[in-house]
Amino acid sequence: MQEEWTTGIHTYRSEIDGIDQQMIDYLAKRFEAAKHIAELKKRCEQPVVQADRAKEVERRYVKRGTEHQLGANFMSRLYQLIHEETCRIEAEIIKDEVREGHSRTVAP
Ligand SMILES: C=C(O[C@@H]1C=C(C(=O)O)C=C[C@H]1O)C(=O)O
Repeated sequence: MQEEWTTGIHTYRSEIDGIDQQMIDYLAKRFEAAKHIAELKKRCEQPVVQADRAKEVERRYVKRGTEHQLGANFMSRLYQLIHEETCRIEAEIIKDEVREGHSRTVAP
């Protein structure tokens, strides 16, 4: 029994660790894409938060989650958390705050 536990837990935890790494890498990629969108919004004077688009993406999260038996409430909250952080990152870029070694160009 002890051997079954040791082998089993190691196998599944390794699987979880690998999946977590991939999720974080993908999340970082998503934020990178949003940074490009922020630059575009800045140049084109568009607002950070685009409610219609956010609603559409949230619906997609819930739909995709449902296909994998994941709770709708969980999927909504997951997207809302990601959306909030995405908007925070975008807002920083649009405000042109200190980033990547560049100093602020607009007085606070
Ligand atoms: C990334 C964007 O900016 C915001 C963030 C979104 C997201 O993280 O899914 C969706 C809409 C916007 O509120 C966008 O406009 O596409």
